[in-house]
Amino acid sequence: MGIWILNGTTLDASGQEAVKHLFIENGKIAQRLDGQETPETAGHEVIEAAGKLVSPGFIDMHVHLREPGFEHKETIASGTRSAARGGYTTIACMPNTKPVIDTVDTVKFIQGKTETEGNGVRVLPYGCISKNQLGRELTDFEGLKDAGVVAFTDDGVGVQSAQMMKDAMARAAALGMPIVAHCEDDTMVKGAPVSEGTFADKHGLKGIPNESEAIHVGRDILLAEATGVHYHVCHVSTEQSVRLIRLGKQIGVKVTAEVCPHHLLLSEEDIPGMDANWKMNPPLRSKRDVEAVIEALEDGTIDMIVTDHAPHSDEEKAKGMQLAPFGIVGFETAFPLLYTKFVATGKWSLGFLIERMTSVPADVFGLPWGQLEIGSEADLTLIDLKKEKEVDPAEFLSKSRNTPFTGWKLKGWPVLTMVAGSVAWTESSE
Ligand SMILES: NC(=O)N[C@@H](CC(=O)O)C(=O)O
Ligand SMILES: [Zn+2]
Ligand SMILES: [Zn+2]
Repeated sequence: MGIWILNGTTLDASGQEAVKHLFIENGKIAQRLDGQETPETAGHEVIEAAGKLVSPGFIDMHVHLREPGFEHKETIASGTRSAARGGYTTIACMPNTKPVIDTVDTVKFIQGKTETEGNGVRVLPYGCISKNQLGRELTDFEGLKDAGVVAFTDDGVGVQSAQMMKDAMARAAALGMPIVAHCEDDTMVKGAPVSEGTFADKHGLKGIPNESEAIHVGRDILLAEATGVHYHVCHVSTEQSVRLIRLGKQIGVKVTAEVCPHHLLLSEEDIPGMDANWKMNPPLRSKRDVEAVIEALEDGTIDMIVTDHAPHSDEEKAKGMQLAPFGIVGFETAFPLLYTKFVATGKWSLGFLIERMTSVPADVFGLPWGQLEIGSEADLTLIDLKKEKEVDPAEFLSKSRNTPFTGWKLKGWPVLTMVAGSVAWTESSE
């Protein structure tokens, strides 16, 4: 038995919308018929998708699932459910767990849990660059690669030593693996909870300067040039980083980059008060930085959109702006936020947004997903672009509710998520 998805709206390579019927067999897209044709559905399951967008499943290359070690914030089970509800079919999980993902055994643990509790969502573990993420000694890159990590990163902290980063890049380049970098110079941050700027000034807080990020970006582009590695910059938030990445691309360095919805939508001036749901790393920056990252995404300097889904418990966030941990959840609001604020307003085409959440991350990391061609894995998301709803953290499937977007009225909510032809989540099953 196969599955027919009938009358859904799909986008072609040039972003044109067309009504199609998709037939899924053995987990793959087996046929695509034009909307005028009448498929033979007898004996098959039918999903009616009239009025819905059928998008390739979203791919999120930057997420925190918190297991092992921080199961009160999130688990592989809750995180993948939350991801599926957001329309994500493939997610790459960061290694800042407890223990960190710096051994083959921990990689195997993530893979095993995903198999049994991952709700069908594809979870790609990252391996650490340094043992325990301490920046002192490199991990076993060969072993971690063989175990199946997607790339190397110490996300959560910056690699402070330039020489260690260069050594890491040389090893990764030899293995054909990317280095993915959280860019932050610790000597410039010193306990500041928010960006330098009007909010920090008003509340008498220390500010995180833009250069603390951009100095690593610049350093690492030079090191990537020297080593030939594929260097990917995490959560770009500043105008200065954008300028350096643009230059890196111009001179032929293999540098790619990601941006998060919150850095595209919010500036430090929007922070309403001492509410730690507005505290994340990198912090919300100035309006000028927001404009720069938007422009960089539009001109291709920044390649893709990721959530940096970073769940923390209510208790942890209640510690206040200075003491609460950095991070906000992202899966369940990413697409409606971006669709409502950039596509429904006419600034971006729908195809532009979808590509940055599907085919672009797949191309950049050499993954076989992110499109709906005949023969591709049936990883897809049905989205009701007209459905309007307020963001209500109480209904998140994530274990955590730390979002600054509470109460935002948004359009474009996923209604069904399928991975390899199996339904991972549907609105109707909630
Ligand atoms: N982004 C965040 O604010 N927090 C992340 C760490 C990280 O992505 O650097 C976390 O693990 O909580
Ligand atoms: Zn980070
Ligand atoms: Zn992160």
